[in-house]
Amino acid sequence: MMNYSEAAVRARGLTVRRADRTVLRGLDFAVPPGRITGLLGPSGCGKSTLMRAVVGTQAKVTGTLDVLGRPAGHAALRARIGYVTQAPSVYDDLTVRQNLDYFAAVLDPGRARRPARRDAVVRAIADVDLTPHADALAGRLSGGQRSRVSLAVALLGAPELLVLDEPTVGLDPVLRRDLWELFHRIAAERGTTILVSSHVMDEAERCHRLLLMREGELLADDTPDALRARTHTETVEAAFLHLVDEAAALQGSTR
Ligand SMILES: Nc1ncnc2c1ncn2[C@@H]1O[C@H](COP(=O)(O)OP(=O)(O)OP(=O)(O)O)[C@@H](O)[C@H]1O
Repeated sequence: MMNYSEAAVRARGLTVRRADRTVLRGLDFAVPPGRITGLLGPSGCGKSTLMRAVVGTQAKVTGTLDVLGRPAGHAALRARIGYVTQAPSVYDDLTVRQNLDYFAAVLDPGRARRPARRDAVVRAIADVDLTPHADALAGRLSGGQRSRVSLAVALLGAPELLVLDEPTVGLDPVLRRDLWELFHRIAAERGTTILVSSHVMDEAERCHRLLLMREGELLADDTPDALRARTHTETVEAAFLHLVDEAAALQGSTR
């Protein structure tokens, strides 16, 4: 088990209520630094809610949730976390560069910061391989390219933790593969911690570590290899189904 002080994110008894329902139920997990942790589970299991709790935008959070050594939501964490929601937050009537210029000015305002902002924008556009499209209107880009603009915005402040909510949804296999390669590059070259959600189980194989969720509960917090070995299965998808059956059997026997 990981040392508490080493974890980029550490949850103990994390519980979230939305409206009148408990949507996360007493989760305990740790996200290791500089690695890619996949948050996987079916639609509606609570992945977005967990991510919102980590970035500090979710109400009615109880239990302990520490992020980069501070309680989630702490003001000092804002500049240290990049968050990409499911809906790309991109202005269609601005070019890629103008979008990035705008967000850079919000993040790092002031005339004196202009040269630093310009460098940060050029770097973020290059990071996501959009340099040839820097002057294209965002509204004219493909779905995959628009997702990469959102990712570039999140990379602007060189965050230590990147939280990506289903970044590959709706993308074709080639674009999905390219994005995953980019995530690995960011983690390996910069030591950035990445927490990325997906409901596509084959993406689990691309993660260093996995949090498998179902109906607001955590089924597993492990590496893909350990999960497969423990459940005697060939794929993470089969391991997930095995754990679902196991949990159902346990519930049946305690009734
Ligand atoms: N604004 C809200 N008010 C009340 N309940 C909500 C609200 N938003 C989501 N929920 C409920 O919380 C639960 C978890 O939703 P969440 O969006 O976190 O799941 P998810 O795993 O991210 O799903 P998806 O993969 O479809 O995005 C769901 O049962 C959902 O119906």
